[in-house]
Amino acid sequence: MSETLQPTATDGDAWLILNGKSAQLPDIREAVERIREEGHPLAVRVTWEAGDGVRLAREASEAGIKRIIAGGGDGTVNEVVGGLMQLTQGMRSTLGILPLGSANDFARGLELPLDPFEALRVALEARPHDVDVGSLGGDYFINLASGGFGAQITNSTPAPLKRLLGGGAYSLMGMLKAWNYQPYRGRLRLPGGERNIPLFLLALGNGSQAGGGQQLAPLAKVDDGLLELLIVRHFTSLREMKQLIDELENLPQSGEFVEYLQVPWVEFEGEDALPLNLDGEPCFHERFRAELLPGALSLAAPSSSALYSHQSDEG
Ligand SMILES: Nc1ncnc2c1ncn2[C@@H]1O[C@H](COP(=O)(O)OP(=O)(O)OP(=O)(O)O)[C@@H](O)[C@H]1O
Ligand SMILES: [Mg+2]
Repeated sequence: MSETLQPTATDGDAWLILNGKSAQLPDIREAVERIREEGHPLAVRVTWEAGDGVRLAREASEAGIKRIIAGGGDGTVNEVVGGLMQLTQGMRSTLGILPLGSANDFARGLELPLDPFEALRVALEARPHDVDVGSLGGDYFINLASGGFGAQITNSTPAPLKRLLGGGAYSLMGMLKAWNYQPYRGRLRLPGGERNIPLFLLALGNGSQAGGGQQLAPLAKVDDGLLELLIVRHFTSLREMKQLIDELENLPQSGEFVEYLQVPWVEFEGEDALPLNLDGEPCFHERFRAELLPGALSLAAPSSSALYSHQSDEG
């Protein structure tokens, strides 16, 4: 474990917490230099391994740094969110994002600029907007949590889930048979109901997309105080699978295989550990409660962001 350099007076009001994978990219150096020349005293800290983003974000937030920019993919954003959430509400720095991942699903959902300089400018200058944060079994997610089929697939793996949603039903059915795929059994509790169904997959969206552009929660808004809940029931034949894919296109509130709801919380009690994926990072839980923490974080994104509700306090 390395000691962190504590924030100093010269660190200014903003930190860029940069995934070490991207630390030496020339266009990132250039973007940071340009933004400093424009008068933003931006300090940079680089992560070495998993967990560094959490610790650095907590330390910077505790030290009163006003904006913390997560420079990386969804996993880095997730770590920074995790660090900020360790502070009490009101003490948390504003989150900005410099998208440098392979998928950048949250950044893309927010319609953030992908050009590093423009992204830094937005992160430093955009008006902060209160957004919700999801919690699941003691961890946090700001974009999307999924469970069941495909949850252990990260963006660096070719995704059978992509084929499912892309309509490659025949090959997927073959794959599932070859893998001796078993549904996930358990009990799902949600406000006003319970589901005892064999699960194929489950998605909980604060943001709208995961897995490199899969719209699992297309109606999601990050500031509406609700989680989008997509429940997909297990299927056993090609005919059923085709029906399921049909339903995934339309996301019925209560289809034969697909249910699409908006809920403040959901609980799961499984017979076995359910593979999960929180903002692109895999984990397992046998039982969990997931809930939305309304307005828990302040986010710097363009006021026109597609994930904002654009209701009364248009900014
Ligand atoms: N210096 C480093 N070198 C390699 N990996 C690192 C380093 N620092 C942190 N990590 C790891 O990188 C992971 C996060 O990667 P990140 O999500 O930012 O990129 P990505 O997976 O390419 O992007 P996306 O999730 O958008 O596809 C963390 O789980 C962390 O363990
Ligand atoms: Mg990642």
